[in-house]
Amino acid sequence: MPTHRLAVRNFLDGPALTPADLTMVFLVREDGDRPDRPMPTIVVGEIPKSVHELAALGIRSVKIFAGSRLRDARASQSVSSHGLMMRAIRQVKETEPGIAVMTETCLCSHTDTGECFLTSCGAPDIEATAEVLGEQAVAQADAGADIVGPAAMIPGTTAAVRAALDTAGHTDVAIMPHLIFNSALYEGYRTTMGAAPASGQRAFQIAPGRADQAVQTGLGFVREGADMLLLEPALFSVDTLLRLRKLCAAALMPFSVSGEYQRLTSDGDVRPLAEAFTMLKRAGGDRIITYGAVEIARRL
Ligand SMILES: NCc1[nH]cc(CCC(=O)O)c1CC(=O)O
Ligand SMILES: [Zn+2]
Repeated sequence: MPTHRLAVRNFLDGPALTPADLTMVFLVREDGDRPDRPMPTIVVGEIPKSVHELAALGIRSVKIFAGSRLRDARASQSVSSHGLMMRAIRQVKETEPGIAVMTETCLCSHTDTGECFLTSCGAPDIEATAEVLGEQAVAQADAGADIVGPAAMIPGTTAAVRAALDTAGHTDVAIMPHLIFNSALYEGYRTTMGAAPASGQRAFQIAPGRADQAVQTGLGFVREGADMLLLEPALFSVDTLLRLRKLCAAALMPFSVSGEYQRLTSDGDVRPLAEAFTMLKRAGGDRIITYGAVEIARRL
């Protein structure tokens, strides 16, 4: 069948990437904190302008990461209604209530260790961690979050977050846990957010060679009550995406992480990133979460 004529190629091309496929990432920093970091950051006061722009471009969601200046062993700031995350959520929602606000629900930007969990006697305290994550999710939902994102990779934490949200009356807030492979691509993020683990590793993340464990962990999150799954790094988890697509009905959201953004845009050209996301859409990714959402949407 001759399909190389330009009109036929254009006719058959697609489905193309659209701004609605993309979720913009905000790494929020406090006013007065230094802006010179590996990854772009934003202060709360800049959120309205940015949200107006992305909404005008057709982007319909943002994923927010925000830490605390004050770090302690209890991650106490992570549950404060005055915390940076809560202020950022409220600012997005006040600007554009129709934008879906996703959060990261984790402790690594709030603990003095940079670990995603609380520690007791030198070991992860799973029970205490699950409780704080539940409280954090409720605080985020109280501030207006639509989709919370448990990211510690600890079994049971998605169920704990669901239970805490329901008890607080937030039965309509969705949960999108992070399904995370161990990766060297998180350095830019960790340096930017001050969230490098003191232990030097994230023991609950999946080793890259463990294909079945990745799929089973994702299915376990769904059984715990996940409505959607975030997969990271996006380009290094496509096999897992394809397998989960056949095994569960949850929406699957590749997260293109800091190292992917840095490397694929190092020459200032966002087209390679857009190509990668076209592939992720082709592969069945429901939406794509990316630091490049606004830059790509401007070009589409
Ligand atoms: N707390 C988990 C988490 N939340 C965001 C990232 C990385 C995101 C990125 O690199 O853009 C990670 C991974 C990690 O720190 O191990
Ligand atoms: Zn974490």
